[in-house]
Amino acid sequence: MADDQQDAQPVTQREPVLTARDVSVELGGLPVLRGISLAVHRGETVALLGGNGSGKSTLVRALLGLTALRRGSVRLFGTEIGRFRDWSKVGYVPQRSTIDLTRAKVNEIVGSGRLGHRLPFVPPRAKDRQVIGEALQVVGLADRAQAEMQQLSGGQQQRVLIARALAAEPRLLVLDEPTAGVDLEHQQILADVLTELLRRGMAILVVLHEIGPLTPLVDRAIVLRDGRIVHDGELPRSATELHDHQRAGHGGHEVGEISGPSASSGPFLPSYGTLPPSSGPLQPPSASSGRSES
Ligand SMILES: Nc1ncnc2c1ncn2[C@@H]1O[C@H](COP(=O)(O)OP(=O)(O)OP(=O)(O)O)[C@@H](O)[C@H]1O
Repeated sequence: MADDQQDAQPVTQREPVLTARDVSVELGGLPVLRGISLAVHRGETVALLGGNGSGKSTLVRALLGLTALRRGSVRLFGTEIGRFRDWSKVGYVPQRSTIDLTRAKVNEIVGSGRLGHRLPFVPPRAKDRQVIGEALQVVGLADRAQAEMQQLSGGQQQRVLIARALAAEPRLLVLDEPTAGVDLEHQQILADVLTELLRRGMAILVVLHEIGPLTPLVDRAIVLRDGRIVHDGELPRSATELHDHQRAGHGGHEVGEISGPSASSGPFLPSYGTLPPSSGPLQPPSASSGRSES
């Protein structure tokens, strides 16, 4: 993945890349999101947690302009979402079950992540091909570029979608359950890739069921219940604590307030100030290329 201008800047400017104020959504005439306010900042990872049906995927879709708002507003990179055009800054990895790309080839899918950088009807330039190749290497699928999606395992398909998002070189990456169906080894690889991208200043919003290897990346957790934020603060330390948040509805700060990056991330969450200096392009994980899982 090639550096761009933003990569040269230290991750000190914590400007919001995504803000939502009082967002409500109805689906099928029923309220699904109720008065959601949140912010995600540059260089920050926010985990979105909550039980089945609490509204996580709907919130992600609303934040990306894929679902109409009943009330409230969303801003991306300071621009109200209705006027936002710079979609190459945004990468989105949907829940795997929501897409059907069975006949598409791996390199075509990853290549579609470059569309925001390319001119229409012009073949991919060397830079595009390089970025696509690097993205596939990073997720350990360089040797499967010509395969059709239906020839891959569920976890491999998920990694193709992650590669597509990486190829777009976004500044905000939104992932909806990226670890579902991905084995522990490849969850760890994903964690390593995301760590490098965070160090370069990317912001990440990630829906998770289980935190697992992504735990050290998470600065802040937002917990949903019945379409409301019931916690916005430190990552719950256990399933029990998460359950308590969901039951009691207490927050890391007053719920509904626009949140900032947490000053302290708790004992097991390292500060980004401690990450090593840049080592250039993302390195593919050496031991794991091309392995299949799930
Ligand atoms: N198109 C739709 N029409 C009506 N209701 C919907 C629609 N899509 C989702 N819902 C409802 O909205 C609620 C929130 O769904 P959503 O998929 O956002 O939850 P989630 O937290 O992502 O769940 P999961 O963890 O199971 O993926 C659920 O009650 C769901 O049934």
